[in-house]
Amino acid sequence: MIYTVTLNPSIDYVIKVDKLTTGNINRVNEEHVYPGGKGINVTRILKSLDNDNIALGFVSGFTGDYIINSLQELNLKSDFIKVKEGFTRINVKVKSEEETEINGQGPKISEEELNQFYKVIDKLVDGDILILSGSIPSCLDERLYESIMKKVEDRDIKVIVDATKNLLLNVLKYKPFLIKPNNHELAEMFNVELNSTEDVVFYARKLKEMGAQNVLISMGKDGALLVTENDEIFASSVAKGEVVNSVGAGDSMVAGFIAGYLKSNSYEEALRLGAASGGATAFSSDLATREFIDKLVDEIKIEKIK
Ligand SMILES: Nc1ncnc2c1ncn2[C@@H]1O[C@H](COP(=O)(O)OP(=O)(O)OP(=O)(O)O)[C@@H](O)[C@H]1O
Ligand SMILES: O=P(O)(O)OC[C@@]1(O)O[C@H](CO)[C@@H](O)[C@@H]1O
Repeated sequence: MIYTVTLNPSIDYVIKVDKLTTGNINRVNEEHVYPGGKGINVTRILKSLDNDNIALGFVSGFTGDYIINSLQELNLKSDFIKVKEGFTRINVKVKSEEETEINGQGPKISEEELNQFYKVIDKLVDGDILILSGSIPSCLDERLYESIMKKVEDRDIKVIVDATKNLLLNVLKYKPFLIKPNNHELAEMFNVELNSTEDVVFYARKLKEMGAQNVLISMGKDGALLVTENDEIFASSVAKGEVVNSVGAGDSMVAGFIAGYLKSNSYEEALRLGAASGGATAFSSDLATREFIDKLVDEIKIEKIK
């Protein structure tokens, strides 16, 4: 079974404002509400691509109820721990001349609730896939993903991590199957500027040396680069289209990559489906549909650099 983990889900409130200004009332001319959080987005795209999976994590309060109900309505399987204190965050995504995001902190998680979550992780078995995505509530320790990986290290479980900074760096010693920072996150982790493909490859390889098996660097409209466990390097082109809402493009890429890999056992095909899924989401108001992803797949060119 595939499990996605969203320790800090969100309601994504996506609004369109002609011109965003601070210190004023801004009137919205379009608004949407979606169940969000990186792992939940991965769950939704995996399901669209026919990959059965279960979404895990924490929810709380009336916003948490919205998440659970939305997943049920979408026929998605989930096993969230309901926590007592605080509420599942509401993340505001403003589409104006630029995209501006305001992401909340998330609820308080008690020791007991964390242990309840670990009990769910204890049930995973050999052959399962575990996808750890996004930030964690601010009350939790940034070694949390590391602790989860340590828990499953004796089982034959492929772990994918889509996180940033220490949350990601701390897990590398447990050799995650795949990590997917974007180019900005990669630059931030090494405190460098990335000025060329060579720079991106150099630092992606560093993450591999530090333990990741495969490193996928997404670069928005500039495509993606994959350094594989065999040290092959693939560059992906992007599909053409008009960006509507790029929130979740990276999560769609992770889901497409895993679905493509499971289907073909080929990194090239995984990257192709990942890029098509990311693009299809960027060109949609909500996450991509299966039909749209299928339409874009043939547009994606994969070049082997090494
Ligand atoms: N404007 C675009 N045009 C075509 N493809 C795109 C575009 N934006 C994103 N994609 C595709 O989706 C992939 C992931 O996008 P991106 O790098 O923006 O992820 P991200 O920064 O993790 O996004 P998010 O955090 O919003 O989920 C890209 O590598 C690319 O293949
Ligand atoms: O604050 P985090 O956990 O890093 O990111 C959360 C988030 O921005 O990521 C998703 C898009 O990737 C959104 O659905 C959600 O609001």
